[in-house]
Amino acid sequence: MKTSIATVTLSGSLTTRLAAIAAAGFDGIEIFEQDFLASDFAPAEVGRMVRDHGLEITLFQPFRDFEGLPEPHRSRAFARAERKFDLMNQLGTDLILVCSSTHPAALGGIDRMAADLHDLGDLAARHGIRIGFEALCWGRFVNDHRDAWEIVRRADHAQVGLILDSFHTLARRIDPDSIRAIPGDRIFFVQLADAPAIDMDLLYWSRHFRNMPGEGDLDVTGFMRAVAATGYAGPLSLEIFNDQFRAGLPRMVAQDGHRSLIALMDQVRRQQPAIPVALPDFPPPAPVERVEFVEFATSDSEAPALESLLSSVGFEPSGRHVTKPVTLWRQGPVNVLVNTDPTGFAHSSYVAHGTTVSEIALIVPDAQAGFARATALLAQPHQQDRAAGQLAIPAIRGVGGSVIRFLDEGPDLARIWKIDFDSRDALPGAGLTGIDHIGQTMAYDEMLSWSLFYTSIFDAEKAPMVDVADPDGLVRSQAVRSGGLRVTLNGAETRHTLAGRFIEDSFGASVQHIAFATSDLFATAAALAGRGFDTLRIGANYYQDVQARFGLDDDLVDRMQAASILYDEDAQGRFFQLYSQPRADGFFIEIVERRNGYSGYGAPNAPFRIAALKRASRPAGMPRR
Ligand SMILES: O=C(O)c1ccc(O)c(O)c1
Ligand SMILES: [Mg+2]
Repeated sequence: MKTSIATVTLSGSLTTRLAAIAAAGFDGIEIFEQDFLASDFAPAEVGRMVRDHGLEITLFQPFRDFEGLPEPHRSRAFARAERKFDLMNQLGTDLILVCSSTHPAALGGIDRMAADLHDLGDLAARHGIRIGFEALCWGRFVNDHRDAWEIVRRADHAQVGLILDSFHTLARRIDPDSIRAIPGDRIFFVQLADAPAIDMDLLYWSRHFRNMPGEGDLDVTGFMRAVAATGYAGPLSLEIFNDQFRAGLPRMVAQDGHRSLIALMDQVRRQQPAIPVALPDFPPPAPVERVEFVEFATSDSEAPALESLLSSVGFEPSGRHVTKPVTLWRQGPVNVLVNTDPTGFAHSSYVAHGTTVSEIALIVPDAQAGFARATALLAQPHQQDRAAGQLAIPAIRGVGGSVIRFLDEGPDLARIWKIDFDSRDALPGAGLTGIDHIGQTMAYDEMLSWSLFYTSIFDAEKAPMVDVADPDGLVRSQAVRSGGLRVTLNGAETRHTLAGRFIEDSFGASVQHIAFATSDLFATAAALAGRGFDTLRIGANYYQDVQARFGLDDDLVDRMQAASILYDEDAQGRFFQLYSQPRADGFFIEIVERRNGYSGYGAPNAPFRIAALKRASRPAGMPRR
């Protein structure tokens, strides 16, 4: 698989972009003409810089408003093209993208346009250049790849071929299977982009909202299945116009891009095994079975506050790590580790973030396979020193530098609690039955990246993104679920929101809340009351509204209000949730009960819950300690 990315996708100087693209593992770049014009390098120098990075220039683009013009515009367009062919010779690239015309003087006419491309092919041949014709979905007369292909076919010139761009095809809801009728050797180049499903002007949507395959809602996989079926074997190139990426960290955006292409082509080969895909073999995505433990990194001085929170939720100290200062807290099947090691990874997490969730351990069907897939998808492996006889648990780095461990029910890894820990069986505590979801708070700019991380590594689905109103700004929330793992990614755009303040206080993205599951929240709430659990109080206004909205009976509403339990329902079932007061650093605990397959996260309650959390937390501007 030959991969490429357009310079427009990234931010920074040309040199910065090239370094980021090379570091991410791409084979080539599309040079967007504006990016070249804005640089101070001579064309030959740019060509040399690209090749010095081990890259090639796969495409020069765009050449606009060419086909179907009357004179004198037509001659001007040919003269302009010849100047660009000279430039391309100096850059060292032989393919130019001609995008369909939006020129006000353009006449259209399929044979006129085909004849223009044929003549351009003659001119290009003299310069050793090939022409690729692309239908912009807002083109005046050509806005559909099927029409662009018909023009290329009629141009009937060896130097003239078709360029496909998934955005233009999918944005117009053109059936991608129509690509299967095009000969693969007549497709000169393929550009890929996804986009969120938003109903808006096509040009504006394309220029600002494209994102990496898998990050949006378009069927880029269906598009690529069709392209692969034609036998096309040229570059797969990301052409992503996105305001966030253009202001983002080029290395991170480039790495996400490469990850998205690997994930995309892996999906294509699994869905269409008869058609070969040039990608090294690695294991298929698997669903997570459950979260086996979460580990907090803290210090001797901060551990007591954390442990009293755990104890108030029903956990009991149930064992110790055999060599490290790590305490195991248990209740029912739920395990939480508290690590006060003054050295090593946990300590660096603590130093970086304060008391924080430093590790999440997942049970997957096959830990080694999960790890192999994650690293094939460019996850960073995490290695740690361990004493002789202790288990080597494969691990990768996740959100905010935290660690995700892969465990399975195999003979070795299942014995973690016997070999690495001196542990006792759990007591029932307050009746918690598992970890329902983990809320990770991050800057809004990081959300697409981490949702791609989870959805590409695991067999996972994302829910539609929801906007949550914080009293001081907007927070977006994206839930991702893989089997028994649910994470909610909360992205803050301003530092005034509860999420934004948490990012500031914890120095970057990390877990802001853990939601435990119970099968009877009312019984759990009663058990917690006896343990000094500091419930987040919800006001009477909320209960009047919830009763009116759902027509709940008085007794249920009274019991909910007495325990500060929030309520939601969907087409399947009912949902009850309860929150703790926030810690000084903004971390909090949630406990939920899902009845009959309710699948959401109580999003309609989020504004009230956030307002209550904010009232309960320190005023803005006050120091943390
Ligand atoms: O937004 C544009 O004008 C534009 C230009 C070139 C492309 O390849 C494209 O897909 C869009
Ligand atoms: Mg394009």
